[in-house]
Amino acid sequence: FLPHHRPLFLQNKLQNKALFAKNVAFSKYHGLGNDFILINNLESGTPPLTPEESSRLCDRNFGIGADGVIFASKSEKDGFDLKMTIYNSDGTEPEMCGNGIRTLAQFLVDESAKEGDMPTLPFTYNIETLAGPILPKVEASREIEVDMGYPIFTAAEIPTTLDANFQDGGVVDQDIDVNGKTFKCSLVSMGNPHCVVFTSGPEIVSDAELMDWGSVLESHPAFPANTNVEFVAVQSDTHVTMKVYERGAGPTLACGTGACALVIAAVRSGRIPHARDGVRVTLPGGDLVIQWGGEGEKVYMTGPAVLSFKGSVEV
Ligand SMILES: N[C@@H](CCC[C@H](N)C(=O)O)C(=O)O
Repeated sequence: FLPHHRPLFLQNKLQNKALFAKNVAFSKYHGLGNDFILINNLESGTPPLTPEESSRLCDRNFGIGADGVIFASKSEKDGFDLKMTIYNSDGTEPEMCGNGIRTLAQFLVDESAKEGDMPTLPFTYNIETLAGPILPKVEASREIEVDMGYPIFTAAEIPTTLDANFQDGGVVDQDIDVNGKTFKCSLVSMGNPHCVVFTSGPEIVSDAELMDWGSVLESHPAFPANTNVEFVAVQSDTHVTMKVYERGAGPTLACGTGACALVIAAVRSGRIPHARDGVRVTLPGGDLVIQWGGEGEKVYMTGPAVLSFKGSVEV
């Protein structure tokens, strides 16, 4: 017998493959092209896939392809509807994901509708995350407004080893030198860390610069937990453009927590007067609106979440 004439179970054994693979149902959603594999795990508090298995599913050549995998899991804590667990495409676990939580909310509405139990819209979920409670509200228009909680500024909590240079212990326009180039970095945590770099004019960085500079800053020693990196050009008092290099995922088409962080950084550094009426953020995949009333206030993010396709996969 040639190997391909052998019974399948023998071939699997010879290739050292598991004979009893897990079959997992999934739905693929995106928020402005920031795409996620969503898995219904509401019966359990523990994700059914390991970070390594999740990372393999995210591979765009050998898997489904995505920027991350999100599990809708059971929360063990009082007051929450559910818990979100997310793995980046490299298998690392971030504290939060803005586009991801919008796709999760839309997924929950769609799963309920499938069971004939569609919630009356607008409907708000109270979701446990590693960044605390996050509340996405699905509107009848299908836009989703998310209460993203309070931004964090203190250097120790970002976390960063850069010296604080702002009155509240934060870091605003602080220099980081990389290969002879100086970046002025403003740091904001939305539960996950963001390093915001403003360009001097309305032009945004090229894709090659995003790759070169983003990857170096992401894992710069100033950031012990690594960081997401946003390059931002201010267009007007109410409109900014950005490109993002995400921690654990590289360049993506959008980043919701990043959009919140950069609007806050733009206000704190005096580049825009305020964001209390909302600021439009143009990301490579489309627009988000970010609203922040100023120090001591919560941040709100509004944008879409769209189903791409559904299926099941053997892991
Ligand atoms: N794309 C996300 C952020 C996902 C997590 C991030 N890569 C991290 O490691 O912090 C968003 O929309 O916020």
